[in-house]
Amino acid sequence: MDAPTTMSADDGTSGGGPGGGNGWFTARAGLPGPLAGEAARPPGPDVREPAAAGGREGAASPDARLVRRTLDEIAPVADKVTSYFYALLFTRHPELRCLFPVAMDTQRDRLLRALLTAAEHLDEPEVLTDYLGRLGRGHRKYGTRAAYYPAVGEALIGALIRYARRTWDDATEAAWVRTYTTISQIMIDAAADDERRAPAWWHAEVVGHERRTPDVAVVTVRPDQPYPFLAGQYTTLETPWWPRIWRHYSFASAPRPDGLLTFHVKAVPAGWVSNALVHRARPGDTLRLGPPAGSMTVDHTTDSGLLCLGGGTGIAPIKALVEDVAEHGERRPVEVFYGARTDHDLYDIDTLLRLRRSHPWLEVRAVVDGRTQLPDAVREYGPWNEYDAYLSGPLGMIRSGVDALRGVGVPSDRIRHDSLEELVAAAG
Ligand SMILES: NC(=O)C1=CN([C@@H]2O[C@H](COP(=O)(O)OP(=O)(O)OC[C@H]3O[C@@H](n4cnc5c(N)ncnc54)[C@H](O)[C@@H]3O)[C@@H](O)[C@H]2O)C=CC1
Repeated sequence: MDAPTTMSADDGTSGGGPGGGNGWFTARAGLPGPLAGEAARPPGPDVREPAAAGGREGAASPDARLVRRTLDEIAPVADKVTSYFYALLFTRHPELRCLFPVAMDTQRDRLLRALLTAAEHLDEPEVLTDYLGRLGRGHRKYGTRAAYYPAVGEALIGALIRYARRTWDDATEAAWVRTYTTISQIMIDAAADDERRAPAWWHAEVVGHERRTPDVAVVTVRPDQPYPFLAGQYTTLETPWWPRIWRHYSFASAPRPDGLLTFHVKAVPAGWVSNALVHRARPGDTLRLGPPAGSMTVDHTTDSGLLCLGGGTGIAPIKALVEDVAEHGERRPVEVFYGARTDHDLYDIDTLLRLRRSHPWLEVRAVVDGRTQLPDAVREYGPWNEYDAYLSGPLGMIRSGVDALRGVGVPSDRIRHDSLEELVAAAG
């Protein structure tokens, strides 16, 4: 849903379905219900920026138009639709309640976002398959089963019928049934396929916990079985203290021979998981990890330079990318801009400077908030037209960073970052 930039969207959402209790989806349907408390951050499927609204509507299929009409009607009451959807789901199927976190706060808007995603891409099978496939695989860790999808679909349709009264008719209902059936089947198939290859989750023991600032910890874990991933990706993580609440964290290192994984965690106000990881987790504790996701990875088929902007703990995947380039023995230029609010917040600068000493192709520049902010700094250097750009950090930094990069001539298809949608929900 966002630009041609790279995004991920493993959000556990989904939306969808028809329902109505007519047995439509009995065979397959089901929007994946956001069966879990995952705050989004980084990203899942690479979602592309939607085309301009006018153009999209013009070329839309009849189903896509009907689905979009419903979405437009419910948009102003999204909160009510979401509440009603869960009320229906849990009333009719109390056995599904245990799949969700006790507190549903972070879960609440995920369904609507998934609906929008599905609607936006209904006519783009490739994007839809990629996005929903990722959702389907990502839902395995919640204990989602194919048999749950009809219940989710029925609740969804029930909620739509109630809140899209003005535009709801037989044709609309039929369009939603088809849409939901498609969506759920893609997710079910992707999950079944993934089951043959990978566990639904990994247990991981904390083996290192280092406080770098009062709020930031570097946490190292040992998964109970091999955990394949690529530098630049992220995972979801659940602590024993907040069951079924999952948060996204990027891998802070490229894959290591000893199989250990490292994360940079900043405790944010009211962030249950982040506070537990920074202030409570100790070596010996066991966490759970979901599958790796995200496509902010290095293309090793080219020798373009890498322009990397890392803000705060967003430096974690940037460091992994630098290690990845180093391990591939490439001598392509890598320019890292590391932004922080104060000198003290540059908690990983020593590591980056150490890497710079070993690798002549690497340049590292610290940008502490003051006269300029991180995105402005790239304008003072360059030219960047031969570089692939990678951004990681707070949402505002990504947004202004993308603007700054486009402004200095970096094409959109060479700018990569995790999904903005996920970043919005990342905290916690
Ligand atoms: N821990 C991880 O693995 C990862 C974390 N992230 C995200 O990175 C963020 C890190 O948060 P903090 O460390 O608190 O960062 P922060 O809020 O201290 O910001 C870091 C730097 O980013 C720049 N920045 C911030 N807001 C900006 C804006 N509106 N416009 C331009 N520049 C801006 C500034 O230079 C600032 O000093 C979180 O949102 C987190 O979700 C992203 C990827 C990986």
